[in-house]
Amino acid sequence: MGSATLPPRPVAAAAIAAAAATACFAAPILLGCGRVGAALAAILAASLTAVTWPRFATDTLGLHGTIFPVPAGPGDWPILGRAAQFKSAVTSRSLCLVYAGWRVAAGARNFAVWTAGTRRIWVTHPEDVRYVMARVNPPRDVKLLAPMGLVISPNMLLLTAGESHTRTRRLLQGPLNTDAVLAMAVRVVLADVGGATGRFGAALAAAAGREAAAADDEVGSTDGPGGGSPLRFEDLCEQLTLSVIHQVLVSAPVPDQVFVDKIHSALPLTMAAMGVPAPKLLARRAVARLRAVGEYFIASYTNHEVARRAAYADGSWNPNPPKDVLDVLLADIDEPKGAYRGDRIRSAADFMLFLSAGYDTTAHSIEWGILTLCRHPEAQDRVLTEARDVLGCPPTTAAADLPITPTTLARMPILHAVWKEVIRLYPPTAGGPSRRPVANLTLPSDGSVIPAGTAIKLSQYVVLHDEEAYPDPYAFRPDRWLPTDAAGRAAAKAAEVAWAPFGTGPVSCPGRRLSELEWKTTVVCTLWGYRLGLAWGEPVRGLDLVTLRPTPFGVRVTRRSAAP
Ligand code: HEM
Repeated sequence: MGSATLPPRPVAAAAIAAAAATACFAAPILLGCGRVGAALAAILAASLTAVTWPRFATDTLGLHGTIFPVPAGPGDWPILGRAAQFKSAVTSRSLCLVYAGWRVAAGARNFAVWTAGTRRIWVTHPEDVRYVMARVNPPRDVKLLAPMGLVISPNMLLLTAGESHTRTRRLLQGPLNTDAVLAMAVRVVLADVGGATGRFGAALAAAAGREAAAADDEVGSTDGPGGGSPLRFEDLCEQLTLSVIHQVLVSAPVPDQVFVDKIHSALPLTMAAMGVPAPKLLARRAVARLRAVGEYFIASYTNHEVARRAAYADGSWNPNPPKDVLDVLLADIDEPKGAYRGDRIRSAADFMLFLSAGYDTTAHSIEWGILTLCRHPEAQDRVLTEARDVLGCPPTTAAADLPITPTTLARMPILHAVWKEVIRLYPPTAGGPSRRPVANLTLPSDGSVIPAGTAIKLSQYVVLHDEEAYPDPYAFRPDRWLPTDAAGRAAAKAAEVAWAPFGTGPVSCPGRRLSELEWKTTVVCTLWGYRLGLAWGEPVRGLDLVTLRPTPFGVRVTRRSAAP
């Protein structure tokens, strides 16, 4: 995509359209009023309209859903076809697939799309995506992200640009990634998934019990073709990841169901407040409800702060070294020259941001992992064999007692390859980060220029299915990450360059390690005791709104025999 291929500015489009309109009316006069003249005039008008109308409609009238270059779509109408395409993508919640289709139709790796009156450049060339993400500027697209801040403060530090972001990032990235915090996160998952008393572990055991009972029962169960009563993972995964991030933040379990419900409501409300596709009128109500959620979280944060300070005072808690993110925030608030400069509202805002960014994405990545393993029993066997080798425990060991730590997990390359491949196939932030350059931006792949101020989308989904970087891109092939020869190593290198589902550079995801460890611990603990299989068959589709999640699926859970 060169700068010359971008749609013209509105003034130019209006001029073209005006010229086209004049030509349409003038042609019959110039060509005479005979039948041949009329036919020629019609052809001229039609071709001019075909050329100019899509640009005029989008640039000047701001009609939505027309994209340039115009790909084939349902219906040949330049506007209605695109609008229909966009509407069906929104209602089927599969926007990422449509963007992938548009990319193919556009015949370019980078292309422009008009949505909701905004021209957005979709950058999906792996080299360009990495280049844009790695720069301090362009900053994030504030217009798109502002509603997130409405929850508590319009100025969530980690979502802003500039010096305040850098300071906050320096402050918070560390505590999220200390050995102590990561080891604690692994222990929380072990207790929940591996332990019989954990919610996740109890659900697995109960589902396996139902499966066994159904197998013994000649009549069998009517709940699913495989018998038993299939297990649904979405709530289990969300509760698990929410409890991990809550522990990491304040060393306490999630207080109650009200808290869980509130956090669940925050993301859909944010979407509604963004006004995509809800009109502004509806968004106002969403904003009010979002603020109410924010007040609830400020109160929750304040309660934790009061309790922690009381624990400091009576000596029951020593903040040195800091044991969670709250310790770091409080130390900073007490230090007049700290990163927050004593602003409690802002620290509550980041508390809320960590909560919302830190559970949903990881929960869906675990769900996609379970689904993929159900589809590929051979991958279950490989992961389990590797885990048994590395952990060196007899198969009779209870999952909760396994010596799973960040160090032992790091010695499992097959598990790592499966994790990477699942995240590649189903990137939780499928739409990808957005940016708005402060100056003209030259893309490295072909030297094309994106003008300052243009909204840019860096589509994770599209780039992670790029055919050049990932041959056979829709297939689950963990071995692409486990090269055995020189050709494989070269391919793995290209795959690695394109793999940035957590972003890269100064605003990349600080929770990547945490999320990876949660995923791996959950998978090893689950496979240690159970075999997994799909109960209701396919298709399971992706739902793409804010995060990419699978449509509901049921899993048959069968207890493994203790024999190796
Ligand atoms: C599979 C799980 C996850 C994925 C795919 C993911 C992905 C991302 C992406 C793509 C970004 C934006 C990067 C950019 O704008 O260039 C981001 C930012 C962020 N993520 Fe994650 N994330 C995940 C889990 C987590 C977890 C567990 C936490 C909490 C500890 C977290 C906290 C954050 C925060 C605070 C930011 C903003 C960073 C900043 O502004 O400097 N994420 N994440």
